[in-house]
Amino acid sequence: MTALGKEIRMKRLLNSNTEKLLGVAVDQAVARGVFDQLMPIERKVKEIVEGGPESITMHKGLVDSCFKEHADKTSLILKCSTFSPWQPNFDTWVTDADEAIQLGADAISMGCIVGGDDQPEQLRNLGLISGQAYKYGLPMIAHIYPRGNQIPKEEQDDWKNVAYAVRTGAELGVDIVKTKYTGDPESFSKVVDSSPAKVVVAGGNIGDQPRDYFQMARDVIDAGGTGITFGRFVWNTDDPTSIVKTLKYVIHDNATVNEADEYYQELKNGRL
Ligand SMILES: O=C(CO)COP(=O)(O)O
Repeated sequence: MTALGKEIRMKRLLNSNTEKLLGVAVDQAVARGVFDQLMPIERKVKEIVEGGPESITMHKGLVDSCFKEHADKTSLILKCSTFSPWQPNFDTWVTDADEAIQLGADAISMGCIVGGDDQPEQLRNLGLISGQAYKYGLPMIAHIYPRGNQIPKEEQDDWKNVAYAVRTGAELGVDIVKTKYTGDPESFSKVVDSSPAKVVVAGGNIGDQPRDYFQMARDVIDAGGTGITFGRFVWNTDDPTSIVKTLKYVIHDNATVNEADEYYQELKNGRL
């Protein structure tokens, strides 16, 4: 029956028409520090939800104050691990699937950095929690990146390293693997092809031009990816509602980057 539970929750997670995912993550204060734009977090989450994402990823302590009132509008991915500003390449457990079930989560996620000295421990954690997810019928998501200390910085974007990360997640029981974009749809389609799991991308920090992120979302869909789970690009702006609506237009309505740009300007200027 756990396969049935997972199937049902997966339907809540993905857009029912396109089966794509537009997720937003607000789990980063613990990992990266307290950005001005993450305060007050209740208001920020409300603005994000108004845009209509399929899911929102957060830590357990925010569920009561930030997710509960939106539970009928979007789905909850409970983040079960975190890195920190002082140890950016090691994700440690902070909760598990039991608590996710208690909190009404639709899915769980765990971070995992491959290519470093502590890869064995992080893979062990991912394998263990994906087993818990399977037991409870929870979709399992991994935020998995090839940025361990054994991989030179200039090789961390290589599609083969990204594909290694994604494939590793899939082989350890992850349903949706979130990783970094490789910079062009050709190489990213090889990443997608390397994994039996669904592949989505994080936004990262590629600048402050919305168009670049609309392009990334467009490319990921064109390359066969399942969508995005963006963090900073969405919440680190004054108007996350318009950003989310525009990303929806790209991911679910197949808008081109030019169409998305125009739509975003119209939304921001209050003309839509
Ligand atoms: O999922 C994410 C963080 O958990 C994505 O974050 P960024 O888009 O800021 O890279």
